[in-house]
Amino acid sequence: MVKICCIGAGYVGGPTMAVIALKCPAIEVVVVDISKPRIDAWNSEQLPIYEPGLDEVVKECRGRNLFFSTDVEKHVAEADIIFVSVNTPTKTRGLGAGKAADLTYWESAARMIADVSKSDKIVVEKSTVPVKTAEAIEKILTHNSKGINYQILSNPEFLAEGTAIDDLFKPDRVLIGGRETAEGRKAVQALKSVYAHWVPEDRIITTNLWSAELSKLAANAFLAQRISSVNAISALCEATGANVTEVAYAVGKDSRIGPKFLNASVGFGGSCFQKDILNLVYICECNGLPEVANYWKQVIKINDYQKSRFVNRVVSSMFNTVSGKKIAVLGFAFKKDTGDTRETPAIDVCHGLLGDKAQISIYDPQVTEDQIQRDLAMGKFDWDHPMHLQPTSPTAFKQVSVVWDAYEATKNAHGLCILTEWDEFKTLDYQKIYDNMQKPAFVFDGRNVVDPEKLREIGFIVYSIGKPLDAWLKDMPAVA
Ligand SMILES: NC(=O)c1ccc[n+]([C@@H]2O[C@H](COP(=O)([O-])OP(=O)(O)OC[C@H]3O[C@@H](n4cnc5c(N)ncnc54)[C@H](O)[C@@H]3O)[C@@H](O)[C@H]2O)c1
Ligand SMILES: O=c1ccn([C@@H]2O[C@H](COP(=O)(O)OP(=O)(O)O[C@H]3O[C@H](CO)[C@@H](O)[C@H](O)[C@H]3O)[C@@H](O)[C@H]2O)c(=O)[nH]1
Repeated sequence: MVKICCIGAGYVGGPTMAVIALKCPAIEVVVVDISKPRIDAWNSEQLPIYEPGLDEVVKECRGRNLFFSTDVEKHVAEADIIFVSVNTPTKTRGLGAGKAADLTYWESAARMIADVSKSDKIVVEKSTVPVKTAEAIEKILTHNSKGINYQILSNPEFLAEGTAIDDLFKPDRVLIGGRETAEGRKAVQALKSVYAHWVPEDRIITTNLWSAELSKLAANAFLAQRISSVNAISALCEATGANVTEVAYAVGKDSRIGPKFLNASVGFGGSCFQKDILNLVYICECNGLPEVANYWKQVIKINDYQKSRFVNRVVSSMFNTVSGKKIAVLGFAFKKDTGDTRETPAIDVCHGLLGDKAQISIYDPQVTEDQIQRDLAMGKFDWDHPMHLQPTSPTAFKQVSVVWDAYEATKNAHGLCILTEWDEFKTLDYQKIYDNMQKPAFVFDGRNVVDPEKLREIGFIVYSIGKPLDAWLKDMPAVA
């Protein structure tokens, strides 16, 4: 029986391995992690991450051919194929701080593999890593290889949170990069045969190692660039009376452009886009390509601009101050159908409002109060370290309350910000919300979830990203 071990039981390692176990009953899959609470949660009824469809997959295979364990060394030693899916945060100190990937966790995993292995291994990069990481990993593994043969493969993951299970069941492509040697090709075939259990052959792409590593960074940069492009246009729509939804639809109808990923928003979030673009920028700079680096940097600059533009809209519309005013925030996760808050634009928006001394009441169907308080207190990039290594949060923000109901959050509020596109926000009773808010009552829709005309009929003053402005907002400066 082929044995797979995955180091890192996170958003990628957990769902990816669960699907491999489901689709390949003859393979034993063990997911290991240094975090005991995380492994305990994977072994419980309350999985550590919320992902539609995940519970069913785990329930079917856990205890059959899917196992979760903290006994990292034992399972690494026994495995034929080792996936490494650990954190690759942005460096906060030293050379490349604020841009380069911090490979501490990857390096310690590689050293441990080298220490405990007694048989040949295929080591698969599942984490997103800088180009040429495989070369460094190879050096660590082969430095004291005791005659063991290691083949390194790059197999970046393209799943998106909230749709992870669907993405894994029907991937647009699976990408496998390997060495162009006989052993390298054999290893690529071995991994290909795992995916071939359910992925059509023409969707499994094989390349050299560096193409696979770079394709992952490039794909995320292209995706994020589309959002920054439509968000840049949203600012121009507001200035001219055009409607960004109409513009995006018309633009996306061109089959060369396509309709997906053109939703204007308060900004993109999530653990990947910013981190991976910063990483790409750093690699360009290190390779003497400052013009290319600056091109991609602009994607992040527009994203930051979009978030601060939103905060400025809120403050300037509400008579240039939100001091002491109650602002309801609906949605804190970085997108719908996940409880993940890493790099969520809600953090920046809340910081902006707190900077103007607002009282904030937050409701998100999947994010706990503890998580929100930790996020607001955390330093930049600290979120991307294993939970038990993150700094413990100091005192909670007293101006922030977290409630479990949208109506409670909006009661007596002066303004309401929609920051995540949860479906339930589309069908709230906005008349009831209006009746219970202070007047004039403001809605700032950062996700284009509500129908602005219907809300205006109720009496709200409405700002929706990239939509024609309410008469009230027309004379206000876009960026105060
Ligand atoms: N989240 C996504 O949607 C996504 C998608 C594609 C790729 N990625 C990439 O995948 C990688 C993992 O991302 P994630 O979101 O799953 O992160 P995560 O923080 O959810 O999970 C990483 C896990 O690795 C564990 N870990 C760290 N060092 C370890 C070690 N030495 N031994 C054992 N366990 C260790 C941590 O405790 C943590 O549970 C990152 O490189 C990320 O960029 C993420
Ligand atoms: O038209 C759009 C699409 C997305 N977003 C925002 O962009 C962010 C990222 O969304 P999405 O890409 O759907 O989720 P992620 O889970 O971050 O997935 C991205 O990052 C992963 C990690 O690398 C990759 O594997 C995926 O392919 C890539 O889509 C979220 O804040 C979304 O709200 C928009 O604002 N407008």
